[in-house]
Amino acid sequence: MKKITVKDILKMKGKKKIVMITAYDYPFAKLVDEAGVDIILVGDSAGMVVHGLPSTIPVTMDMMLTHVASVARAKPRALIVGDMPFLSYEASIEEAVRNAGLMLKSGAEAVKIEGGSEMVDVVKALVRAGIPVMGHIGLTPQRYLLLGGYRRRGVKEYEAEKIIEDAKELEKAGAFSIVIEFTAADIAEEITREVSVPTICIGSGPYCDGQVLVLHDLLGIYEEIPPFAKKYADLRRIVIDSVKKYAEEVRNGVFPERKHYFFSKRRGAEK
Ligand SMILES: Nc1nc(=O)c2c([nH]1)NC[C@@H]1CN(c3ccc(C(=O)N[C@@H](CCC(=O)O)C(=O)O)cc3)CN21
Ligand SMILES: CC(C)C(=O)C(=O)O
Ligand SMILES: [Mg+2]
Repeated sequence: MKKITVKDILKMKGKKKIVMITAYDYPFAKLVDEAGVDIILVGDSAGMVVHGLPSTIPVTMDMMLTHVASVARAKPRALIVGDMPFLSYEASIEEAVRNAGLMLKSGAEAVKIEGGSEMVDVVKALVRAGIPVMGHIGLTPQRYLLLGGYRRRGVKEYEAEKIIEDAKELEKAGAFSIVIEFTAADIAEEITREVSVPTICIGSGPYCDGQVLVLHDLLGIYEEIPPFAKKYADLRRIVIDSVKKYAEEVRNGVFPERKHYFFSKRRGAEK
């Protein structure tokens, strides 16, 4: 099937729901692509769900580039979006362009940056450099210290106004889509109605052009999942049970079985 491009995602608005999911490595990129998702987000959530870090703040460009390259080797049909980690795009426009460029060189086909109106200059510079940009507003986890935690957004009027303004500014700056995280559903709906680019929501209700979830939450690998995540499987159980079975079979001599080993010529190299 034909590779999904930024243009294809733009065309899906109002026609077909966009399915985005995170993946951080080659095998899972293969699997989620085979399942038919539209966008693979190589999220900085990797820091938490793969590296065991307490937040996304310590995630580095080097970590992200390794994950992006690993996902890209799966050659997915889905669009690959690289999540720009904290401090890779805020200090200066020059740094933002250089770091976003490195994402593309590692195999990303677009980048995502957190922030609204304050990021307009950065978005414009990236687009000018030929780098497609996905915005990310509402709850922006890289600013949880400033926001006072992973709290719901857009309940109070001034906050709702700011988030709507952020979306409009990002659209104007050239973002090709916007993630809206943990924001009141009616505000996400209004944004979806008022901007021409697709909105992709997480914890912000059903009235968006698409949805995104963290793969390890959905599969039941990560323990502390956000209230808005849905667990579609219990992979923790499957992994624990499988490894327990293996350990048991090693300990009681059931594994390895005859088909798992061979002999030398002394024994006539019997199969
Ligand atoms: N595994 C994982 N999944 C995610 O969706 C995710 C991450 N990690 N890391 C980055 C951010 C952080 N996210 C989170 C994490 C926790 C809550 C949370 O538990 N919030 C409060 C609710 C507070 C309120 O209602 O205002 C809670 O106590 O449930 C929300 C979003 C979403 N993102
Ligand atoms: C939850 C999504 C939007 C994200 O930014 C991530 O996985 O890092
Ligand atoms: Mg992220």
